Amino acid sequence: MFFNLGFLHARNSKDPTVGVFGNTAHPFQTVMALSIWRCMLNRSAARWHLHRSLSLYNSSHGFNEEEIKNKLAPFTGGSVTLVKRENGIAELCIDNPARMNAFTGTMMIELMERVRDLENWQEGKGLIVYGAENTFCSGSDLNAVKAITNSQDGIKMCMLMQNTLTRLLRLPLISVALVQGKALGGGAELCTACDFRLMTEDSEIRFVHKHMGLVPGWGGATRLIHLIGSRHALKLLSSALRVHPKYALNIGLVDEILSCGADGPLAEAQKWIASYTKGAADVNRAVKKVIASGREKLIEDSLRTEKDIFGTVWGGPANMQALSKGTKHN
Ligand SMILES: CCC(=O)SCCNC(=O)CCNC(=O)[C@H](O)C(C)(C)COP(=O)(O)OP(=O)(O)OC[C@H]1O[C@@H](n2cnc3c(N)ncnc32)[C@H](O)[C@@H]1OP(=O)(O)O
Repeated sequence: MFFNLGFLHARNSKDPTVGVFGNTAHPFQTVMALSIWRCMLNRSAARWHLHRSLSLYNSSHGFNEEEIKNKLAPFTGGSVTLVKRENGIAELCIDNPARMNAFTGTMMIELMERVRDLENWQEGKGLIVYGAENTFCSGSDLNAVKAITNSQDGIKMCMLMQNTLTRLLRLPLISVALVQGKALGGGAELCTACDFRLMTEDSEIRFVHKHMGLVPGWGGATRLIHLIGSRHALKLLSSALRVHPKYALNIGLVDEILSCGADGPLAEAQKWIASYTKGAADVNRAVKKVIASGREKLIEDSLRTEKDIFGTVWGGPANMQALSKGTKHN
């Protein structure tokens, strides 16, 4: 019988019509098999859809990842390091202090690899992105920029960075950019690829692209409009304004100004993120997933994805524990 699937067969049976309930297929058994099969199909379709939607550009858009990686690889220096803590919070460090943490070619490739690593970190709940030696990031390495000035290569680099930063923002982790010192050009774009931004008192975010004869290309303009609206975004891009913490807070670009505690800004950021990442990893990840899908998709698509994600936590361990404890929220 077609619906009497292999996974329901009695272990020793060689007859495909023999199910776990007896020797021949019963209508109830068929309905059960069908419903389990449908459920499995729906779940794997949802997983496939979620995975496929991670990257923006692939070969169907004329994007060849290996080709642009080969172009970027000769521009070396600096690194992007990742530390995954036992509390489920990871720290991603943009580390090239000799060039104010500018992104060399190899750092762009490393960032992509670190983001892929984080996509597979099942215990993860949160992420802090920061720059080495008390400054955030001065954008792309101008040495690399000068060497790849033709627009085709520029567009390929832009596709790679958009893929990476889109995947960063879509991670099932609550992410926060800790902006100390300067976030300039691509550095300003990077900080918009996190869910939240924290600034220290002496820091600034500045979209300097116009002064470079450019516009953002790493997805920063699109994300900025979503964050602060097109009116404020236009002001920031057209004037290359230095955005200081108070102004950033006023226009909703940042979430908090960190007062520098004795333990330093990274420890402050850890404390800040801890209040949003309490509890089981799977529930935290589901919370982030519903928000990530909701902020990008049309409402009907988003509602369907929300339903799929809901299905992953409903009746799960954290849900059952809360029900059995009779949890109250007063
Ligand atoms: C996606 C599009 C983009 O991101 S385009 C790139 C946008 N970024 C820029 O144009 C930043 C240019 N740099 C600056 O404005 C200044 O260097 C800033 C970051 C304000 C720091 O100034 P200041 O504190 O006076 O230090 P400094 O100029 O002496 O810099 C220290 C060393 O770092 C270097 N540096 C800095 N930024 C970059 C960069 N983006 N690419 C390559 N190198 C960079 C400086 O050249 C300087 O190096 P050196 O000590 O002179 O060898």
